[in-house]
Amino acid sequence: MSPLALPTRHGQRHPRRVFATPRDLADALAEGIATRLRDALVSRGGASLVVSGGRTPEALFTRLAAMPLNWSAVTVTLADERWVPPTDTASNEALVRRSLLTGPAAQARFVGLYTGHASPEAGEDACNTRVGALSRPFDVVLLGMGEDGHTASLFPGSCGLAAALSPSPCQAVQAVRAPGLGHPRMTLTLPTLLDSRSVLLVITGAGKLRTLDQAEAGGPVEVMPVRALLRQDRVLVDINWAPETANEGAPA
Ligand SMILES: O=C1O[C@H](COP(=O)(O)O)[C@@H](O)[C@H](O)[C@H]1O
Repeated sequence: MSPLALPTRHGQRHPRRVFATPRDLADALAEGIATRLRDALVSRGGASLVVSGGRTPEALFTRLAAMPLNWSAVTVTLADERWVPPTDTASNEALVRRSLLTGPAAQARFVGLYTGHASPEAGEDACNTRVGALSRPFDVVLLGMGEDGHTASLFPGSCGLAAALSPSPCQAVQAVRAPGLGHPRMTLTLPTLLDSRSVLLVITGAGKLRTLDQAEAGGPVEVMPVRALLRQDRVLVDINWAPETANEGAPA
């Protein structure tokens, strides 16, 4: 693990940790998240965890689910969701129910983003009410990133992106659509994601590392929305990377 760092707009550093394998990353992050949730339970009697979907966090979820803590006082919600019911294999809720909310962790309170309305636009008000009712700041927000520089469902060139990135949105969530995106989405807005005591960005593979380096090097936020996460000064983002295969190695 090597401590590298990225500068934010005001020169703060986002710490970057590099792990030898995805397994090492999953183990360390599960321990780290469990510690943060336990600290919150001791300090405030309850804890909150916002998680992303996609392929990357599944191993981490499985390890986290096995962590001993008072899950019945933990609220879990999603950073984003494809507008499909939880019975659909594309559903982030389905992933979380299958891999995180199992065993002792099944006692956690889960608040999903999918409301059953015909479209995310139609469900936006109900979802806003749901997410707006959650206690904030969150304790942990866990984010992933795509090779196109999206994070949560803040996609390059998407309809709804400007509103979702606005520093003073009136909404906790935003419906999102983009050509070629497949399912329309619901995403927590950037200020909602940043309203957290800790934010973790988890990525694997050489391609995503290149994207992260490109994002950090500068350029428009609309082209790589993850830049908005890296450039803000509200909360440090713990960046965690591991190679996907042994021959990708760690960056020099
Ligand atoms: O579409 C999504 O993509 C990102 C990254 O997913 P991954 O499969 O490349 O790990 C994810 O963080 C987000 O929650 C998801 O909806």
